[in-house]
Amino acid sequence: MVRLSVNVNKIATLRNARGGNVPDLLQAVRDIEVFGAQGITIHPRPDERHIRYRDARDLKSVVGTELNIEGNPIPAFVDLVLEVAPDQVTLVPDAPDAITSNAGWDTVRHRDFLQEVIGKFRDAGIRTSIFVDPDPQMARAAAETGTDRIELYTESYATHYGTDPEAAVKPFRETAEAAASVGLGVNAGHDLNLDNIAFFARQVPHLLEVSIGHALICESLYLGLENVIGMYKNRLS
Ligand SMILES: CC(=O)[C@@H](O)[C@H](O)COP(=O)(O)O
Ligand SMILES: NCC(=O)COP(=O)(O)O
Repeated sequence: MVRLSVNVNKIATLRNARGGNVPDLLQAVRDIEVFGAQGITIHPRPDERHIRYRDARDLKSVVGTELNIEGNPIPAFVDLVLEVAPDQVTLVPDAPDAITSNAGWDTVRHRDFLQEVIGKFRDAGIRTSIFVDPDPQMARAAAETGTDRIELYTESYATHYGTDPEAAVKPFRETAEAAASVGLGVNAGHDLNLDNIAFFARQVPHLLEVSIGHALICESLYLGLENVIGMYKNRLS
């Protein structure tokens, strides 16, 4: 079964809107794991617009499943991840002012940089994943960085799923096969939702984990967090 890692960035967005601690992120994470999540993902951005560096430190002792910290490996992020030592770190090449993650790594051009950063995390016993576009060449080249896994950047799948599901998923199937052929694990995320997740999980081989946040939290406004997590788990089983 593909593991569901719930990205809780948007719970932190709501909390920060009033400057207090409502909703309580730590309690929400405890509840989300009780509801069936198999991992928790956070993305502490440089401006701390939602997840704060302090949240990452606090969640280390709260998360009982797996903690996945995502981000661009700027020095402060690297130091935070080495301090917190999550189960997994996912490296994302997004700009500090990006409204959201919007590109995968060029694993050919940035091989040496990624090798250096990934080496630090592996030496600390942290599983590594790098965010890549659905491009088999990028997946094959990712193996030379020393990463354990890739994370397929699924925005293009979500965008085109409604008009041509087969065409939308094809590059992801090909990239997952390429990753497996060079010994890499396969994660996926970004803009996955209750409508598009089941087809993706059926069609993409070797998939180990999906991380889902924005849509899941929005869907929970109408359907309830416990119910929605159960719905995702059913679609992934
Ligand atoms: C890497 C990725 O696509 C998401 O994990 C990202 O963390 C979403 O970030 P926002 O919640 O800030 O849109
Ligand atoms: N890595 C993707 C993630 O954690 C959540 O992305 P989204 O579901 O908020 O688009």
